[in-house]
Amino acid sequence: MAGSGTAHLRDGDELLRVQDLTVTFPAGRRRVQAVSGVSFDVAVGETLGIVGESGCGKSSAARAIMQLPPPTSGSVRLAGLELTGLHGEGLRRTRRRLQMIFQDPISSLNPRRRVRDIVAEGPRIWGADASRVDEALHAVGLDPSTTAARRPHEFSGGQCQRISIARALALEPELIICDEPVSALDVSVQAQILNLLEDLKARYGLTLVFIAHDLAVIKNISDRVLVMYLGKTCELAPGEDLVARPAHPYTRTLLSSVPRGPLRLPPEEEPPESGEPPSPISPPTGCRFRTRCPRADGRCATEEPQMRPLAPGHWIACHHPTETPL
Ligand SMILES: Nc1ncnc2c1ncn2[C@@H]1O[C@H](COP(=O)(O)OP(=O)(O)OP(=O)(O)O)[C@@H](O)[C@H]1O
Repeated sequence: MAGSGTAHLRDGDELLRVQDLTVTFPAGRRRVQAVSGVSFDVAVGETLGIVGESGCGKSSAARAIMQLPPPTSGSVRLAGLELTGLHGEGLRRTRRRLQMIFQDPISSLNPRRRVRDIVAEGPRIWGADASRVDEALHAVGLDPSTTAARRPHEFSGGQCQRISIARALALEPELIICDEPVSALDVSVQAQILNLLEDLKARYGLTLVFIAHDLAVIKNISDRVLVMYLGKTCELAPGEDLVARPAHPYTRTLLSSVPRGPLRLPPEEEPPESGEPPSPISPPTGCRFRTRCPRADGRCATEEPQMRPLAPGHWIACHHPTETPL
């Protein structure tokens, strides 16, 4: 059902290329630097995880990729098509190819509409086959005969997230951006929704960008994981590699704070007590993590580290990476 627009692309070909993505918001006379020069790509059939603590710019980056609103600057290419600068019909046609699933499934569904109408809205706008609605509901594990005529408030949070996923699937998107899709759900339901997304990805050859603040959630579902801190990228690696050999001091801090994980930082790597992130209105010079980093020195204050390869497929933006496993 999904991915028909990428018929000319094969698994592993580049589907999404984000270059130098920058998003700022007005804050009085200054600007919040929510996303500052972020670059990455996503291959057809891949799941890219994006992780970082609250406020690091994950949602702003996701919305900028969707052009909701477009980024302040930078480039977003979908299967080679530049999305920034598209308007009117061109932008509308492209929107169908990119879908987003949000953190709060209940408030993202119109409470006055029936499930059938919610899922059918996209195909209806596009003049697509209405039988896709039933297929999409079946695909997410909902029986259309008992669910299609009901309204969102009659469902649990997990079921509402299934309806959101069906709504996205019905449009046969090439890429789905999942913005913290399980954070608002009970732990037992989280696993069900994660399993469902994995099943759908395999069945329909979906490409996913999966955003979370919890590495524990993201590491199993992602082929590669991108770590963000205060609007910048810190580290990018295959999920297993990132967990086994986290090299950026921030990634190591994130991993050691996973509640269910056995990972512990050695004392010399513990961040200083005043470990709150600085404001994105006036981020630190040089490396943005330096004010919380136990390895920071003078160079980190003056020279911004750029993403560079550390090992095959493993990239890092740090002057002093730690190459020992946790
Ligand atoms: N519309 C806006 N106007 C002003 N500032 C904003 C706006 N949207 C986001 N921000 C700010 O931009 C920064 C990045 O926010 P964003 O929501 O993208 O981060 P996030 O990593 O997705 O966080 P969370 O997990 O809490 O959603 C934050 O400092 C936030 O306060």
